[in-house]
Amino acid sequence: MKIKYCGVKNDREWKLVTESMCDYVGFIFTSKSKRYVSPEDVEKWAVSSKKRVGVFVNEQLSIIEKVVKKAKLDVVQCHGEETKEDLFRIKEATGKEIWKALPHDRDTEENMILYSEAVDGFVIDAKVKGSFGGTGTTFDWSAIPKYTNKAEDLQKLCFIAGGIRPGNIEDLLTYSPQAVDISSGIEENGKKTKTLMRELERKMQNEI
Ligand SMILES: O=C(O)c1ccccc1NCC(=O)[C@H](O)[C@H](O)COP(=O)(O)O
Repeated sequence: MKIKYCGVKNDREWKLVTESMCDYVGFIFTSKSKRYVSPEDVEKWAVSSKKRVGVFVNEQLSIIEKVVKKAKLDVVQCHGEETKEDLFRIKEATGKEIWKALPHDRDTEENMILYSEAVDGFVIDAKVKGSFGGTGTTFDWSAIPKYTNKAEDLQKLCFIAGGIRPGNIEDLLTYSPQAVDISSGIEENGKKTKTLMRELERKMQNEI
């Protein structure tokens, strides 16, 4: 199972994730987020074995292009209302892997099909009015198998996101997600902690 830790904001958190079991590290490039980080900071953290994911919300293509280069990103995660055509343009301009975040809703599977030509993966997140992501809210996990099956049919990666934390990871694992994306659940008072990462990883290792 792949792990993404998202919303790294400073040197201390960067060090923690590099010492963790995660495969991907996410950086939030929308200034509306409390987890916003500048591309200049991310550029400083370039050396590691972790894949680097930039999270954008309805961002201009020219800005995405600049940030991808500066922050040395491997993946562009679009977490807003981007269209399939927007994603094609981002792919063509950056040459990077593209992931589309989709809220868990009645039409999520249809949207997976719609976006599938343009993307390499999906992040299925909880739908929270007035927020795009990083809310710490879970959705009805009984829907996970249908998302995983659909992603497998489409030969895409499928991350499950939204409110995953040490207290519920064992329950989540019973739904056999391919990959998990975690932000608030490894934070205490808005700061990533080593204790929560280790607790989560210990529980995941017992199950893997
Ligand atoms: O994390 C944010 O602040 C954020 C803000 C705006 C758009 C996306 C954002 N996060 C994207 C992620 O990939 C999070 O890891 C995902 O939403 C899960 O977050 P959480 O429920 O806090 O674990």
